Amino acid sequence: MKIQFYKYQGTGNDFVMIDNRQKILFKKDTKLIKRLCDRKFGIGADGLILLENPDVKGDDFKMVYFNSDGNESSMCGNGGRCLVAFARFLGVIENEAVFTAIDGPHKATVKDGEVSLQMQNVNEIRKFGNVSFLDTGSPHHIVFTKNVKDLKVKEEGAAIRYSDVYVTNGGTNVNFVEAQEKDTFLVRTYERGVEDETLSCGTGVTAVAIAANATGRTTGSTVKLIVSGGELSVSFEKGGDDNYENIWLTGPAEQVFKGQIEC
Ligand SMILES: N[C@@H](CCC[C@H](N)C(=O)O)C(=O)O
Repeated sequence: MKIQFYKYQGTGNDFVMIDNRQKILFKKDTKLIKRLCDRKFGIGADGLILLENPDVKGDDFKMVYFNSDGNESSMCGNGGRCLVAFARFLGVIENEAVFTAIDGPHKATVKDGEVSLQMQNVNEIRKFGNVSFLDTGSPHHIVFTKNVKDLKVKEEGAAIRYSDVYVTNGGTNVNFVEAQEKDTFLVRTYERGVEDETLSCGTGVTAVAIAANATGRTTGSTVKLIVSGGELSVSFEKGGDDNYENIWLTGPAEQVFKGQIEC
């Protein structure tokens, strides 16, 4: 059987997209999804996303996300932004979307090639000196440090992700962060489920922006994040202590190619 696929990228975080409204792909086929994401034996991507018919009345579509290891995982911010661009390409939406992902409902808007995605509210941030931990739809361990450009992110990220604190708790993504000019941070991320550094992570930079604000490293409510694959911005409203709402992740999302693959 041949499957029609589309390849998208958002600041270098890349995804295979499949229009699964006709249920052409069986969700639990971990081996197949892993092969489709393989950069040598398949299409190559950090993850695979299915656009499905909505379960929720009023939604435009449903998002189902898998990491490149073939397993369904928690929310993917860049993937969500790319899926909105894909939904627009398919004619499912125009410039606004409402959809549900594993972490709940999301709104999104498209303007001038940029997709803005509303993320879930954050109500808890754990802070320990230069380290923070929070969940923005996916779990993120954040280390504020220096010389981020020279770090061995794969090795250092894996050491934290597989440490006793996380290994029995489902793991975590790990972000290494360095303050730049005002309200701007350089971020490199090790992603769980890819088990490597990716060029960008949307839930990761969202977590970084909020942690930077919550720990007094920025006072801005719009934060610029420089990642290896480009730039993203995160805006939010601060409620009470460690409560952040109306969180929006914004950046580019584009289709890079399409094709058919034998499955
Ligand atoms: N690249 C993503 C994060 C995807 C999920 C992550 N790998 C996990 O399993 O927690 C993003 O843009 O948010």
